[in-house]
This record gives sequence, structure tokens and C-alpha cells, in this order.
Amino acid sequence: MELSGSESDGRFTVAFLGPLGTYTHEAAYKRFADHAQYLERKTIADVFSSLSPSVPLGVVPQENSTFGSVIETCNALRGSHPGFVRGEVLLKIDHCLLVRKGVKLDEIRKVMSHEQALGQCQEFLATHLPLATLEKSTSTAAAARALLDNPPECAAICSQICATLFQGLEVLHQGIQGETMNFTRFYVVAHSRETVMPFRHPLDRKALVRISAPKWPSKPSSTPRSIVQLLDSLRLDVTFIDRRPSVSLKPFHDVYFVGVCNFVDEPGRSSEDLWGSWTSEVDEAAERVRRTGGEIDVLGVW
Ligand SMILES: O=C(O)C(=O)Cc1ccccc1
Repeated sequence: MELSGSESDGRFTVAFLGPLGTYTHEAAYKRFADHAQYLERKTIADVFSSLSPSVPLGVVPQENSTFGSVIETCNALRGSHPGFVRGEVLLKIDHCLLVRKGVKLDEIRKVMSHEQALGQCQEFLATHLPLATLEKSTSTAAAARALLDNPPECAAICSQICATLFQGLEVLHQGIQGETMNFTRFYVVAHSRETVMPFRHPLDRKALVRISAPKWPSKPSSTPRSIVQLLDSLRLDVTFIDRRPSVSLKPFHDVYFVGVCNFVDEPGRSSEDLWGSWTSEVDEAAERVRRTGGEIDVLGVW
């Protein structure tokens, strides 16, 4: 499916966790620059649910190097219509503490931000604001914007750019994350597997699969397979494994998100050729897992 822009200038639409000024916005712009028009959504779930032929792409945070997986994204990927991951963007994250102009550190009673940012800055908060109430917001920029409607003794953790986007705010502290090397990986999700991906990196040969190991054998005669056996039958290089409870009727029936890759360099082959062979390799690996007795869905190839 070709990307169709709803704008007269032909730019395609990319939904992102908004408002303007979030890290997700920065990641989306890093990937698509002025080739896209951007559609802000209030939550990560809204980004997934807005994907359609007229909103063919979305960008969501997936994992942070300090605080781990983004739960809302995992939850969306557990569902029955998770879109199809077609790329990733890596961003270094430097958090700031923002306040209304003139507010001092010892006046702050409440700190608002996305739970990822609150988690990445927990040492700073415990040391400098141990008595402040921590309030989760839908995004870092939503927290910055909320400063304007809250009493002055509030702060937000967000990107420095929010101090210029929202008038009347200033940066009180910079670089407040616990780890200097603080990175977040974002996924580019497409409406469907057929969506054409603009500017695909020719060397990306990654995929995301969702595996569940049935607790009970599908046939009375067969033996239940462990996740280790299922991973073994994939026969691909595994880059990460993330476990979440599934939302099936069976309690404690887990799903595993498995990142796989193939970094083999094959000079001389066109990127279309490499792409075709990589997608078939992933589909064949998925078929092997099914034959071994596992349930598997290919959630993305890029
Ligand atoms: O809230 C944001 O700005 C996001 O994009 C989510 C997030 C929060 C903290 C670090 C990376 C991404």
C-alpha cells in the first residue's frame, strides 16, 4: 500500500505521542523531518488506534536504557490490532526540571511527568525533592503544559525545548536523569504490513515477534513446549526478550516479545532483494515455532 498524504502537498501523516515538545515528537521528526505532517495524540494507545489508511504511520516510545520497557507500548502490542513495526529511532534523552518563571526548588510541592521520566530521574527526585508528590502525566510535554494551569509550586520533567514552546516557563535544572547515557528507542508503527516505508535504512534487518507458549498441549498426545524450546526453534539471533502477562482468558499465560536480527552483510545485493529475503526468513522462522507447538505473531519487520 503506497503512502497517501491527506495534505494537498502529498506529505504522509505520522501520529505521535503529543503534544508538541515530547521526545516522541523529536524522534518522529528525526526520522521523517519535513516529509511528513504530524498528528499529535494524547496517549500511546491513541497513536495505535489512530493508524488507518489516512494515518499510515505512528511513532511510540518502546524502551529506555535506564528505566526499561514502556508498559503502554507493550500493552498495545499485546492487543489484537497492534499495527506493524516498520522501523526504530534511537534518541539520547536529557531531562530538565521546568517550573513557572521565578519558582525556586524549595517551593516545589509536586512534580509531574510521564512515568518513564519520573523513573529515569528518581535519584534526583529522592535527593533534591524528597517530599514532593509525584504525579504521572500522559507525556512530558503534557506535564510542562499543565504547569500553566496548576499552582506555581509545581514542576515538570521534560525536554528543554518545552521551555521555549510554552511561554512563562523556565529551566531550573538540566541533565537530571540518573544515567548520563540515557537513550530511548522508539518504534515506527505502520497501519498494516503492506504500508510502504519511506526512507528505510538498507542495513536494518530486524524483526519483532510475539510468542506465547501454551500452558497446555493443543492435542492431548503432544507435549507442551517451553519458551526456551520455542526460542530455539526460531533459529534467529535474539536481541531482547520482554515478558508480559497476556490478556487471554487463561491467568498467568505469558506473552514474550522477542527482538530478532540478522546483521549478515551481503554486498552486491540490492536493498529490495535483501528486504525480501529477510521478511521470508522471519516468516519461515515463525512457521517453525508454530510447528513446534507455539503461538507466534510477527509484529514487525524492518
Ligand atoms: O513523554 C514523552 O515525552 C515521551 O515521548 C515518552 C518518553 C518519556 C521519557 C523518555 C522518553 C520518552
